[in-house]
Amino acid sequence: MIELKDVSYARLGAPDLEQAEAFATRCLGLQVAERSAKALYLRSDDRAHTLCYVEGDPQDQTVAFEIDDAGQLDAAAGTLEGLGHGVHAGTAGECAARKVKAFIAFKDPTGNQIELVVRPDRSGRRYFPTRDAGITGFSHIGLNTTDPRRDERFWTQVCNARVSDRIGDIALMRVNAIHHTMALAPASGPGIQHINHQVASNDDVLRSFYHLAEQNVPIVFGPGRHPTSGARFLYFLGPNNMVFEYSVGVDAIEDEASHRPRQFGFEPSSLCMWGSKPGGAIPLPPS
Ligand SMILES: O=C/C=C/C(C(=O)O)=C(/O)C(=O)O
Ligand SMILES: [Fe+2]
Repeated sequence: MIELKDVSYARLGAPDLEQAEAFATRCLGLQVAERSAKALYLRSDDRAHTLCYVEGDPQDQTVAFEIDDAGQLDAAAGTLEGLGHGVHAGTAGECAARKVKAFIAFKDPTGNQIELVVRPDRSGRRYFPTRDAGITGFSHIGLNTTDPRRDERFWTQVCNARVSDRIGDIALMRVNAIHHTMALAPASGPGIQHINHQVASNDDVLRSFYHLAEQNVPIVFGPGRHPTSGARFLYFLGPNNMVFEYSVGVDAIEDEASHRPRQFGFEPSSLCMWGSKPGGAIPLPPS
C-alpha cells in the first residue's frame, strides 16, 4: 500500500505569469517565495511552496502528495509499475524545481498527473503574505475523474485514501485525520477541479467574499457551509478558470477505526446547508 501523508503542492501551467502573480498576491493572498522568468513559487504555510505556476499550457496540471521516505518511494514505483502505470523518477534538476529530495511522477486511471514526493522543503521563515486573507495552509484538492468507482478503488486500494463521505458519486477522501485531502469530481477528462486553502475564521471567509467581489473575481459558490465536512466555504475563479476555495472548520475524523462514510444525495442541499447554490453568488448592492 502506498502511504500518502498529505497533499504537498499543485503545479499549474500558465501562459501569463504576471497575471498569475497579481491574482495570487492581490486576490488569493499567497506569498511569493521565488520568481524566475519561467516559474512562480507561492507559499501558504510553513512549507517552502505549495503552489507553483510554470510558464506553459494551463491544461498542464499536477498535484503532489508527500510520502515518508525514499524506501517507500521505491516501493510505490514498483507497485505502480506492477499495475501498468508508467512511472518517471525525477531527475536532480526536476527535484530542485519542485524543492523536494526525490519524487516519482505517474498518471492515475483518469490521466491526472500525480507526483509522490519525499522531503519537500520547509521554510525557516514565517509565511507572511502581502494580503491578509487569513490563510493557514494548502489543505485539499478536487481531482477530476472519468470513472468515480474505478478511481475510488485506485485511491483507496492502491494508495491509503479512506472515504469520509460521498455526495452522489463524489468521494471525499482522507489520508490523515482531516476529513478530506482529495475529492473525486466526475468530469469528461483529467484535471484539478479545485484547490482549497484553509483560513483561520468565518470572518476571513466573509471578508474575502467582499474583497474578491470588489476585485471583480468571479465568485462561483458560497458563502456557504458544507454538510459533509462542516466547513464554511467560498469558491472563486483564478487564472485560466481554475477554481479556488477558502474554507474553515473542516471536521477531523475522531476515530479512524469506527468511521463509516455517509451517503449524501447529489443535490444542492448536500453541497450547502445554508442554501447557496453552485454557479452564483449573492448579488451585491450597487456601490
Ligand atoms: O460540494 C461539496 C463539497 C464538500 C467539501 C467539504 O465537505 O468540505 C469540500 O470542500 C470539497 O469537496 O471540496
Ligand atoms: Fe473543497
